[in-house]
Amino acid sequence: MNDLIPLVNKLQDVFNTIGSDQIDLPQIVVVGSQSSGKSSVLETIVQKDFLPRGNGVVTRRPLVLQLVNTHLGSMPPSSVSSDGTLNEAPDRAEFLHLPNKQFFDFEEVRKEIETETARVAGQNKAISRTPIHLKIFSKNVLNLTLVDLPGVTKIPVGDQPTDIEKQTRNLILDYILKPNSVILAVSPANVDLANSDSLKLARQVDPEAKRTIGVLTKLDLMDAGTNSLDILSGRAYPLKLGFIGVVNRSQADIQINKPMADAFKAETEFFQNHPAYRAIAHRCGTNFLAKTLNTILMNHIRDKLPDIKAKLNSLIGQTQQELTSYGDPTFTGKAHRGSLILQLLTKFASDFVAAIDGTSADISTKELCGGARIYYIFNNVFGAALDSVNPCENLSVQDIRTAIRNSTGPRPSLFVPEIAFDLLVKPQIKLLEPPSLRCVELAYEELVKICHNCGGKDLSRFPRFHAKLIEVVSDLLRERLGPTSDYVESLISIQRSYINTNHPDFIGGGGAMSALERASQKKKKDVDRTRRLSAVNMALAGNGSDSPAREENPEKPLSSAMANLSVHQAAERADRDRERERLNHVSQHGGPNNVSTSSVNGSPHGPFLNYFFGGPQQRSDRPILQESAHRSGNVHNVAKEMVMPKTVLDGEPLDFDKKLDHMTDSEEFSNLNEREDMETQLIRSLITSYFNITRKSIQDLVPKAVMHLLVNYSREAVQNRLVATLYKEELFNDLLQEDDNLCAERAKCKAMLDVFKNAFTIINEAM
Ligand SMILES: Nc1nc2c(ncn2[C@@H]2O[C@H](COP(=O)(O)OP(=O)(O)OP(=O)(O)O)[C@@H](O)[C@H]2O)c(=O)[nH]1
Repeated sequence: MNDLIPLVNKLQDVFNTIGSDQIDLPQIVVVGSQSSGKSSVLETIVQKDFLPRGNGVVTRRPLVLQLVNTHLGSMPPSSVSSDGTLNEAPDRAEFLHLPNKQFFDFEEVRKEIETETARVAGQNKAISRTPIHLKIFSKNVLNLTLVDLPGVTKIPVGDQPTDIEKQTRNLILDYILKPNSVILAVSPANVDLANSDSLKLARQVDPEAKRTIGVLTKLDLMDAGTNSLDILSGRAYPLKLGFIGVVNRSQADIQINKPMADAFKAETEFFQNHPAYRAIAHRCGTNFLAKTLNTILMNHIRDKLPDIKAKLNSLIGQTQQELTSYGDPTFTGKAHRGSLILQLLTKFASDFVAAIDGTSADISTKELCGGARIYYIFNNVFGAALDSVNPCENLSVQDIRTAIRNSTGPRPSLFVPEIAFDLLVKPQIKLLEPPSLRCVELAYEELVKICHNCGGKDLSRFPRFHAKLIEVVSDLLRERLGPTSDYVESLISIQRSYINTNHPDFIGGGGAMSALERASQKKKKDVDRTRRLSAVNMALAGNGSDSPAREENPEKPLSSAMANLSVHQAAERADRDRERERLNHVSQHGGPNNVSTSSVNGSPHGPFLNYFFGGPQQRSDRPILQESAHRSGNVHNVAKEMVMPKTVLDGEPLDFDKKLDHMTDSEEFSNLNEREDMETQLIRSLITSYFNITRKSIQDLVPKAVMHLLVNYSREAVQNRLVATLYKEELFNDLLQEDDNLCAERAKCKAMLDVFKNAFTIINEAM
């Protein structure tokens, strides 16, 4: 059973080689306030002067101290000579940071601790968390593993930061929080136990006091007539592992270099002769403390070993898995290079295809990825961008009027000319081009993104190969970007090259007219209602100029006159609308010279469209228009308005120079006459209708083109392109260069796995 402590020491050594603290090994951690006597306790246990001494803060780095008993029986067979005599080895010390050096002079050990402390924590009083590992081999020690920690300080001195107390406490807590640590709480007997920092800290992490052992130092310094019997017998402060009293060398003893053996003797005599402690002398002193600690540590290790074994087992599994994820280095042998390249390349290509198709094994449930993002671009991004285009964007009334006027050339405008519609709608269709080209770009960018995520962890081993694969696929995609964009551009040009007014979904002249008619009918109804209302109002108010109501409200005649005026205008407009309706009816259902347009061009919109745009039947319409117009004065005016400028109709004298100056005068345009207003509205609704048809087909065609020319093309070509570009013997070496960091990680992982396996074997053999 005494082998358990060397076993833990062995494990500690094994773990130290890789700096791993994944296994919480059983150890005794010495905790106490500054100058409470921690170092003195350790020195008495070791029976050597080897720790730095001085005023104030001395222990500034954790010291992990492994004590190895070299007494016969615990020594390896090599210590016994062939004639059976013991080759008694002298006591010695070894530091982990000086693996090839053995110390036989313990004064040297003290100096080395001081040098090593200063090297890491600086010359002044700062502390460091990095431990110093020291191993002491002696026939006078029991196997023990102890950690000496900096004492709890209250007031910063020297270079110490203002939060030194917090830093020290945190460092101590890091060690004693581990459930496998036994806490050796050192408190000086000449200070009230209620103020003991070590017991306060221990209670914080071990509230049931199961793994805390109390040590009372400086019992010899207590005031005369007082003693700590209550504490030592467990009555004052109950700890499961109890309290042990010790008497170390005083400062004066140290100064006169009092030998350890003498100090040991003096301590024994102190307890045996002390009236209060005489009865418990056998349970006091450093010797008893060392034995107790040895037993406690062994029991503790025995209890914790099964857990440690289980933990090691799972660590071996995890590390093995991690090592596999770095790839098997043996597979990179020369004979396998080709097949490895092919395997990785195929994996990359199939990842690319799977990401597009949405068949990847590791599909995300958190965000859209791969092909789904392309669908989102088509459906949501591109769809929304097209929908946001206003069919009459940048198309002012002036533009429409100018187009109509320009398209009639020097002739007076007879009908709304088709050429003006053509002229106006083409630039509007061009508005669909930027979102369509952006859609191609977005799909391209998405494919580039997809290819960056292909290949998985296997390829992370070979960063050059990975970069090359991405480069080849990116080149392929870039090659396809040009033709796809060109095609999409030509789709827009195709739409602009021929304005198909015979499209079955096109509203046409007839549809546009009907819409205007309906609007006009509604307006007329509103006007009639207003007229009736005002007549009723007038009747109610009376007509006499001396009406009292009129006197009461002087504004009324004006508003009434305005109402009458607008009613009159509305009535006139309504009359004209009715006459136009009648003319339409005549032209559609036969008049003396009617020729059915549907029979001429087969379009249901024919008659109306041709009525405005001029068409095969425009000549046959004209006599009807003129004949009908003669029947009514109003209609006569309307008909005249449709073929002549209003100023001529009104008979105003024309100032040619002025007119020429104001050829594009906005005021003139903004004061549209009724016919111009109607023409403008008509053109607008025709543009909107035609634009919507084109938009629909572009919305349908662009994604198809992108899929065919970019996505599906690259999806199908990727594997061949990769093989053709990269499967070349002369490239293998370069492509299979492993990442340096990864090599280092793998080596570290491998070392860790070896350590865990080694530790597992050590425990297996001991149990
Ligand atoms: N008389 C007497 N003096 C003691 C006893 N224990 C420690 N001392 C003295 O108390 C002083 C501090 O002891 P250390 O062992 O250095 O205390 P420490 O807790 O290790 O101090 P730091 O490492 O600086 O935190 C030294 O001068 C010791 O000689 C004791 O039991 N009796």
